[in-house]
Amino acid sequence: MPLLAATALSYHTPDRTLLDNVSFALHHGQKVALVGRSGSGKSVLLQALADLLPLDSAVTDRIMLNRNGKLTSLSQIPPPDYRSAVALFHQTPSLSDGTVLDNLTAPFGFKYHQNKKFDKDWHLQKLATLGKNDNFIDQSIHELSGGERQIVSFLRTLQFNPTVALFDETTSALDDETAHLLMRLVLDWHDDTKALIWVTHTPSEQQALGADLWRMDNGVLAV
Ligand SMILES: Nc1ncnc2c1ncn2[C@@H]1O[C@H](COP(=O)(O)OP(=O)(O)OP(=O)(O)O)[C@@H](O)[C@H]1O
Repeated sequence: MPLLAATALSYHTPDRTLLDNVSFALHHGQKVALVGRSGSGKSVLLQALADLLPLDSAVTDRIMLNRNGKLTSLSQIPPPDYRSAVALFHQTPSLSDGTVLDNLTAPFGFKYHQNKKFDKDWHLQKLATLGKNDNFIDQSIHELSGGERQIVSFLRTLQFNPTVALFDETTSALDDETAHLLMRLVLDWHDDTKALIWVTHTPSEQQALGADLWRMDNGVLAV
């Protein structure tokens, strides 16, 4: 049974078809590199899977998440539960004013996470593997490079251990070394119970991730 699946998923704007009959099954442990020309609909697909498009229930019934061994349609899952299971990472993360620590702890202010405990040691250990010392956590967000901002964004979401992670060209503006460090962080999170889709224009990223290749062409997905 897949972890995340779509069956004949279509999405139209008044003048265009952006997703055309998209079907796939993403399995536990699977890693996918999603490629395709600019404008082919890769981001739209990820937004749909992350429940960020204004989809009606006829459409959200076509996206299914495996919840405790039962395939359940998106329309039947409370949005906070779905969004904590399926996380979307953007190319340009949106972070708030304040320090790295402020941003990492901010989600604990939401009702959904308020009973969870922030684990500073987990973050410091991850940061150490990325070559960042303990002072990094007290730095102002405004002092960070694009790659460092992406590190904060990854840690902020991965600390809640999503089941499916969707990466929308998250490393395209970064140098190779930073991109590979971020990939290491992702591979560290990933295991046989998780799955990921990684949108990229860089063939070497597919190899580095050991990912299957899916291709998007004009709203049509070939898996
Ligand atoms: N949320 C949205 N609502 C409506 N149309 C959108 C939305 N997001 C993107 N589009 C449009 O859908 C088409 C496909 O865009 P999309 O961003 O998915 O392409 P892409 O394959 O991710 O391209 P790139 O590789 O350049 O990022 C474009 O014409 C874009 O303008």
